[in-house]
Amino acid sequence: MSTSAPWTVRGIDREEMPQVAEVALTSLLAPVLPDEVEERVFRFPERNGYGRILAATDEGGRIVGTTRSHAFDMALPGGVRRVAGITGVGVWPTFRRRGVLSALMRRQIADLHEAGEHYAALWASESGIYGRYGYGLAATEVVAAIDVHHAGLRADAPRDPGLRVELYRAVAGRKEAAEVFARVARTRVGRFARDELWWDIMTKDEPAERAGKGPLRISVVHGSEGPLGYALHRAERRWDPRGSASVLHVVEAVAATPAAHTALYEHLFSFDLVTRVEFASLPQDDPLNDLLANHQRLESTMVDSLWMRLVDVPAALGERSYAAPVEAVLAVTDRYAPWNEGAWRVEAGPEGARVERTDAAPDVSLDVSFLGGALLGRRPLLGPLRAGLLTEHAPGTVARLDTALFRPDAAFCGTVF
Ligand SMILES: CC(=O)SCCNC(=O)CCNC(=O)[C@H](O)C(C)(C)COP(=O)(O)OP(=O)(O)OC[C@H]1O[C@@H](n2cnc3c(N)ncnc32)[C@H](O)[C@@H]1OP(=O)(O)O
Repeated sequence: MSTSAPWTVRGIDREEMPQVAEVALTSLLAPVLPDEVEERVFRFPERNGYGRILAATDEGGRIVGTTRSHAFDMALPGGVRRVAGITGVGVWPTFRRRGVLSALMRRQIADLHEAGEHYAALWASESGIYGRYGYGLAATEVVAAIDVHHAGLRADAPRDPGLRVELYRAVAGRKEAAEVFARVARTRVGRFARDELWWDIMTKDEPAERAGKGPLRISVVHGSEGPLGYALHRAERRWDPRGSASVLHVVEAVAATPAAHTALYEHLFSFDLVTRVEFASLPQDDPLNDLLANHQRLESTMVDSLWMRLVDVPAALGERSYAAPVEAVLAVTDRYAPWNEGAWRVEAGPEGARVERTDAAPDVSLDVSFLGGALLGRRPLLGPLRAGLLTEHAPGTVARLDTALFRPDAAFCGTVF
């Protein structure tokens, strides 16, 4: 049984950062020591300040657990919003399962609420951890691979002879990539805006990071008025007795127009000596699914991506967009954020939403984590309803909520943070 009693959770200062990093990197089984990657340890706090980092200490003052958060501008249904990107969660291995994480999570959510934040998001290392803290799995994305001999695109794929693809070292194509990304990220729910520091991380290419693969390159699709697409990739040279069996590893492929998608994919499938192309992450509804002549050949594995948490239920539901009108009273339980608990009347539709406290009888009773899961519009409440995890008092309410919350485009983050 876990208890938060013996732990103090507090902010840190700069001098403590190496200890905090020691806990985070050790618990996450990082292949490095903090002093070997000093620049990496300090890069975010030096920019953001130390205020978004928390440490849990034992009675003797030793740091035994930690977490921190980014301040992202993330596309959500309804527009780009400030979202706390929770990361660096770790508990020293000899202190696990004694309530350290629970103490950290309780303090972190209270801090975020006090700071006026409405949402938190994270990538979970294991799916059994964060539901109890009010997070719900809100998005899945796809890890994919294809044998290039089966990677031909449809004859009627949109092809624009005015587009040109150029291949650069990662540093050289970075500006063009950032330009395309900024255009696309604003409207793809789940994407967060990248500043220069994020582009440093995305384009970092030290030999130690290559893990047997080649240097990082960027292919850019140029249109007459500027870049329209790019892919970040590394080649892995392999030979077998019958010849080359090299693999192109695509870190990300982003395009702003249909013809740019075609140009980008045909380019990625055209490298001599490459027999297989692997994509680290694609949106569930990536155009590649429709562009491939033989799409069954795409080997796809669905993986969990963003877990979302409503820090402030009325504010988050009130500023969301809705696809259809809905009225419902939701009785929310929230063990870690008591200000969210109770009954909320939601009156929402394409024109806007109003969310108010009410004494009315609830139509649906549910844990706040299910609202987090439903937030991005692709994980219907019907799932937990059928599983018996939430209660529908007024039949049909969950179906109406799901219709109103639905987003036709799949949420996609694509960047593990
Ligand atoms: C956003 C990110 O940064 S994801 C990275 C998360 N970090 C890691 O995976 C690193 C390795 N693991 C760890 O450091 C720790 O084991 C943590 C952070 C996952 C958990 O920390 P702990 O201090 O052991 O958790 P704590 O004791 O507070 O557990 C609280 C509850 O969560 C449960 N729990 C903790 N870890 C897990 C897990 N990995 N899987 C399932 N349940 C878990 C506990 O059983 C407990 O359940 P209860 O409330 O029903 O009693």
